[in-house]
Amino acid sequence: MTLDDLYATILSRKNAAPDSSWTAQLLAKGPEKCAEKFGEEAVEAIIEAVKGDRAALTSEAADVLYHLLVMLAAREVPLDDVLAELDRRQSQSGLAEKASR
Ligand SMILES: N=c1c2ncn([C@@H]3O[C@H](COP(=O)(O)OP(=O)(O)OP(=O)(O)O)[C@@H](O)[C@H]3O)c2ncn1[C@@H]1O[C@H](COP(=O)(O)O)[C@@H](O)[C@H]1O
Repeated sequence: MTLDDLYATILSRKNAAPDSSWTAQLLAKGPEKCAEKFGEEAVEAIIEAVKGDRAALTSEAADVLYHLLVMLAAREVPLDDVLAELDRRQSQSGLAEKASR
């Protein structure tokens, strides 16, 4: 399973009947609800990270990634755009590294 695959599945749920899947149901509630769910899952992951429960953090991190992708899909932000932004930052940090040598 890659994030690309999961994002494609989530996008396919945008036009599905809300009662056909959890994702379709969440997307049908709108971008604000998707953002709220992402926030809840992020807080749950923070709590497990602070507690140091690695198994629980792993599970919550999966929830965070899933709900991040749902939130992006709800606002029609392509995952590729986010990855491109990370690439841009990586190449910038490479330049900064070279400049400081
Ligand atoms: N990765 C996930 C995934 N992670 C979390 N969740 C769901 O997100 C929900 C969040 O958990 P909560 O405890 O907050 O749920 P809840 O308490 O029932 O919800 P609320 O009452 O708070 O609204 C759970 O019902 C989980 O099933 C996910 N639902 C689907 N996927 C994947 O998304 C794809 C599409 O799934 P379907 O929508 O089921 O077709 C598939 O690849 C799935 O594996």
